[in-house]
Amino acid sequence: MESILVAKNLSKTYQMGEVTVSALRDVNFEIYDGEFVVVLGPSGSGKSTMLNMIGGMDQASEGEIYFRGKALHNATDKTLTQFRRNAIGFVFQFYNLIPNLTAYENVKLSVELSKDPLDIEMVLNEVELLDRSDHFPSQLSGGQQQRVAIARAIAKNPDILLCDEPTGALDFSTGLSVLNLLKKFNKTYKKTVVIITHNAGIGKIGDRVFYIKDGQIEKVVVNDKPLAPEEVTW
Ligand SMILES: Nc1ncnc2c1ncn2[C@@H]1O[C@H](COP(=O)(O)OP(=O)(O)OP(=O)(O)O)[C@@H](O)[C@H]1O
Repeated sequence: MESILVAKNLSKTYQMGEVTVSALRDVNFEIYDGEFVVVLGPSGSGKSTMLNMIGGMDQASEGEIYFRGKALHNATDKTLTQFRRNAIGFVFQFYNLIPNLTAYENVKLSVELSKDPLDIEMVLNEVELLDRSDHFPSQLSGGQQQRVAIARAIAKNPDILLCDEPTGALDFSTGLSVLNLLKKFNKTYKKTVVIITHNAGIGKIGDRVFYIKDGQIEKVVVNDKPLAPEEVTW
């Protein structure tokens, strides 16, 4: 399988006055094109820091990171902006929709600068919200807002969908439908999905699970038979 992202000896430290916090310590990993990766770890283990490095939102203190062979660790701001715009779709725990834009407009705004976006109505239909296109976020349930947020990320037609606790604010069955959508995107478009979570049950749906602890990858587990979201509980 072809690598889409490679990290070598990646470290991230934050200087807080006299104290140095090591959020990531000498981490090595590879993510393959089209796979579904779950990054599992407790609070404070470094998951978000890792996601920020993968998504080009923050730069490492040390080490190297490559997207399709192109270095991100020493890239200019302009290159990183292009990378985020075209290669990455983000899904956050609390949706981050723009409140005074409708569902349709939220998606439209995100694709405006994309190179090769998908049809907005088609994507809203895929997340089963076409009939809610003209509704504002405050008129939608949490699960529906998250589906708009997923539509917004998918419509950019990114290479990698990065999801930070995408089910964290949702009840179980709503969370399930969100995970099903992410799986569908992964399978239908053969796109890479990376989910970070502290929820061990979700690990079972991934092709691989990265267990992260104290800023390091403790182990990587390959699921020979990843489960469907309906088959797991959390
Ligand atoms: N901007 C920052 N400044 C200082 N320390 C930070 C910053 N961001 C993260 N850290 C520290 O880095 C470590 C890893 O944090 P990170 O947010 O990556 O963990 P996490 O696994 O995503 O946690 P959570 O599940 O609670 O979101 C923590 O000790 C955290 O306090």
